[in-house]
Amino acid sequence: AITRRVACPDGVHTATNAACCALFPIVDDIQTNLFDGGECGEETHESLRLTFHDAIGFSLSKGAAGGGGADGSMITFADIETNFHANNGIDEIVGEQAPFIAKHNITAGDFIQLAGAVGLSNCPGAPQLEFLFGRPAATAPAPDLTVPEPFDTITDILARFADTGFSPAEVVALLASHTVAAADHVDPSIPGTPFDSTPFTFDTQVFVEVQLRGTLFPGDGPNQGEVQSPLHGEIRLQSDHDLARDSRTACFWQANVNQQAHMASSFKAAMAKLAVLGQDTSTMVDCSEVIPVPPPFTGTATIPAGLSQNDIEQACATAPFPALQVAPGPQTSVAPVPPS
Ligand code: HEM
Ligand SMILES: [Ca+2]
Ligand SMILES: [Mn+2]
Repeated sequence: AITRRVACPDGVHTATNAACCALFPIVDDIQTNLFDGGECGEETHESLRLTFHDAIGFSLSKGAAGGGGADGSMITFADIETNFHANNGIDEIVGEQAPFIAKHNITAGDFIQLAGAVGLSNCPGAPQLEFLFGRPAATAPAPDLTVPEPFDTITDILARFADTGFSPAEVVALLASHTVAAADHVDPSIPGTPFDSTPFTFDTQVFVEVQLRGTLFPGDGPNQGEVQSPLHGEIRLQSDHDLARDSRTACFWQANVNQQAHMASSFKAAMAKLAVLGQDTSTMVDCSEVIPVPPPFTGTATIPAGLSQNDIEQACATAPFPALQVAPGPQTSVAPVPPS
């Protein structure tokens, strides 16, 4: 089918819906001035985390009292929500994004999801996320305790997600986010410590490395929500560890290993749901075309150098863990993600 495109007033872009034209200058601005020229670095990681912490302020069982979902309340009511324990550190990216919202004609809810999708496009291997445009301004803060903590039980985590409409398979799909991620506050003595050995690449390494036997704490652990990791310089969340081993989620976890296309497409679908939680999509415009196409990832998953397939703690009862090559070289040690 031929889609009619309209010329944008900037004389440069065309769009399938004229409403999307307003987004191109915002995308250019944040690529240059928020994401340091298009990096999959700290601000990209923090912006992706923020899409989740804003959106998950939602509840099917509690209605409006459970929060407005992906409505920008994390920024509009930052004085309240950034103080919640699970949002520790989110104030940094809230502070960095706020001036862009003030400068451009866009709501905080739209901006948070736009920035998350644009930032992720800088990570090789990532899917091009959907972006629907048209969230109204938030009217109230989300209540406390909507954001899962790394020390929560899998039963509690799955229940919290179920109350926002996500299945266990979708929860695991969303955790692909932790392939481009680091922790600043789980062990404050080692800020920027990644969850996998490739925090600038949206690959399947996190699903491999969380399945390895934990042998060390990278800093002064154990800290609350932290369990042992397999690599120097890498930190492991108790929640990721348990999701990889619990019978309700282990096979979904393992199914991502070295399955780049499956990981990317299931993450994209789950993110499309997350990004519009609590929103009326019938009044929104599909502006996915403004999201840049991410560079591909063409490598394969590996067992980190110095370890072997025997270090995998197989947990899925119905399928063997995929046989992977061991990366060559000396024992892997992971460098921190530099602060911006
Ligand atoms: C069971 C659910 C989850 C738990 C318990 C959890 C917990 C955490 C924790 C404790 C951190 C470290 C924060 C810090 O110390 O700086 C973190 C980082 C991160 N999380 Fe999650 N998370 C969950 C799900 C998600 C989801 C669904 C997304 C996005 C779709 C996400 C995206 C991220 C990202 C990108 C970071 C890295 C931020 C950075 O590098 O600065 N997380 N998460
Ligand atoms: Ca990675
Ligand atoms: Mn960080």
